[in-house]
Amino acid sequence: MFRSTTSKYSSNLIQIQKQFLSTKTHDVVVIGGGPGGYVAAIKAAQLGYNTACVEKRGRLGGTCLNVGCIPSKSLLNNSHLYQEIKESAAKRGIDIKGDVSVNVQNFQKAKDDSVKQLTSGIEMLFKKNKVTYYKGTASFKDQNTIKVVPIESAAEKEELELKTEKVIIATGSEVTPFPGIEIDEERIVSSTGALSLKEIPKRLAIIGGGIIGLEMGSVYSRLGSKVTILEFAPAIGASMDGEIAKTTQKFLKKQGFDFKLGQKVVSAKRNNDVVDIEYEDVKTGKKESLQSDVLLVAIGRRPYMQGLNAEAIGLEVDKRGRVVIDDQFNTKYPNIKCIGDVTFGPMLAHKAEEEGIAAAEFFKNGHGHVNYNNIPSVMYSHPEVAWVGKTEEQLKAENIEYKIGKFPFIANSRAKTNMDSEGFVKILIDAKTERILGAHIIGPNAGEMIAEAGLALEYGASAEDVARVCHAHPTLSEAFKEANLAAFSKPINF
Ligand SMILES: Cc1cc2nc3c(=O)[nH]c(=O)nc-3n(C[C@H](O)[C@H](O)[C@H](O)COP(=O)(O)OP(=O)(O)OC[C@H]3O[C@@H](n4cnc5c(N)ncnc54)[C@H](O)[C@@H]3O)c2cc1C
Ligand SMILES: NC(=O)c1ccc[n+]([C@@H]2O[C@H](COP(=O)([O-])OP(=O)(O)OC[C@H]3O[C@@H](n4cnc5c(N)ncnc54)[C@H](O)[C@@H]3O)[C@@H](O)[C@H]2O)c1
Repeated sequence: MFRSTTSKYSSNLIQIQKQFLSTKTHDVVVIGGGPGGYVAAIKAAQLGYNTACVEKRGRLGGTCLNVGCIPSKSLLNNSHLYQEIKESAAKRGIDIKGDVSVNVQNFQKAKDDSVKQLTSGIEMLFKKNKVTYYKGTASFKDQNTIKVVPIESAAEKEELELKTEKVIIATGSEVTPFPGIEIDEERIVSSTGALSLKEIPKRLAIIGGGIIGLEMGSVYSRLGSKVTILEFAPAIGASMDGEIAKTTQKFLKKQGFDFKLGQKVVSAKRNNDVVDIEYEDVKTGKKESLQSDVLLVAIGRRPYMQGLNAEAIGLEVDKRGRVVIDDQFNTKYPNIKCIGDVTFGPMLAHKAEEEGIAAAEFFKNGHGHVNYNNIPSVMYSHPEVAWVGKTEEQLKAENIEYKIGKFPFIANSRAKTNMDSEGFVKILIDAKTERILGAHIIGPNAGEMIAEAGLALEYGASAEDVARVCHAHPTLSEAFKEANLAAFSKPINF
């Protein structure tokens, strides 16, 4: 009797000890280590919170650093360089002796090296800012308790329980599946598979003429693939200004893209080393088919919450699966905020980052700031496409009277000198106040130049305010100044 009581007692003690050992306490726990989550965690720690971040991928940086922004930009930059060397070296007076060719293995290695450096850089930032990093899958037990199941490479081998005052959910997004089309990441790929193809396909078909379709299409078109875009809508470029989207299409067509717009894909099946695709015209119903060596499915992304056990606390989601939040990122619980791709707004890394900072600041100070009218978009094709603020279509829909200022890069001295002068800057201003409402750039380095438009928009600048700022010569940004000049007066150089 005595013995059995002791053993019951000691086993309870072990249980309690185990429970005690596996429980950690934090002020803030961030779930997800992508651009939203890792930035939120660093900011929360900088604001004095004892902060932890739980990430199940094994590497920090989320979609963006691992299978998104960063690897795609490496492939875009290096494929652009390859094309430049091949096609424009001679006209620049550079003679290449012998063949110029792509070494696919090293091309991929260059991408992997950049990703590795940047993702491990975040681990160092966590150490520097004293953010505790748990490698594992986080799930809700209750409003203040997060269970962490460690992944294989985690330091902790046992399940953990995190007791926390505050939580920031930043679990991101995943590829939207196309019903009936099975992704094998070999012949039928998502963006993730497209980033790691082992050989250059002769033919690459892409469902979706949005940002991923056009960026990945650019990579492989430059490397020699025949790219065909199958797009449901009558135009490409998702949310681009209509005129800019048309110009983008014109430039990409010149680079060899084939566009099949207003087409609905009915089926796609792998047949050994080819993919058979059937599609029909949205208006006429006319059926056609095509064969491709690789098919990329890029019809958007959707919020990701698998394994989070959000049901346990009854988190609300809308019809599109986005976590419902208020204007301070609060879910129905004021101690649980949610940011990034898993909630409302554009699915962009810099939007997630801004929200990460604002969410931490709301917790600490009761205020934070994200201006959703001023989130830039960049498509890293060549020429690049970048925009911020309103499109012409939006201004028309909102009955806002506007004036347009345009300036072509062909009249910009730096673009001419660089032998890279396709495209233009387009500024949209309020017809009466001349305040800048939108900026749309298709041209070299558009993605860098759009930052100036963002600053102008944030501070409520008029076109004249920008035009009166001295811009260095010769720079591409002079085209931005001239477009502003054109919006309220006349340009000088065109
Ligand atoms: C091919 C491609 C190219 C892109 N290029 C750009 C670009 O150039 N510029 C740009 O602004 N945006 C780009 N994006 C979009 C960008 O990647 C996303 O908007 C951004 O990553 C969103 O950040 P996030 O922190 O909300 O989510 P994510 O980056 O998706 O991070 C969420 C993280 O949470 C982790 N997680 C999820 N659930 C759990 C859980 N229960 N426990 C622990 N961890 C969990 C996931 O493993 C993931 O690492 C691109 C996307 C793709 C696919
Ligand atoms: N440079 C960048 O900032 C960058 C780069 C890549 C991805 N992203 C982000 O990742 C997200 C996903 O990108 P994406 O290109 O997959 O989505 P997207 O929303 O940009 O484009 C999807 C395209 O697919 C089309 N489409 C949808 N269903 C279709 C169907 N059944 N058949 C044919 N076409 C169909 C849509 O009309 C749209 O043009 C976007 O939100 C984007 O912002 C950003």
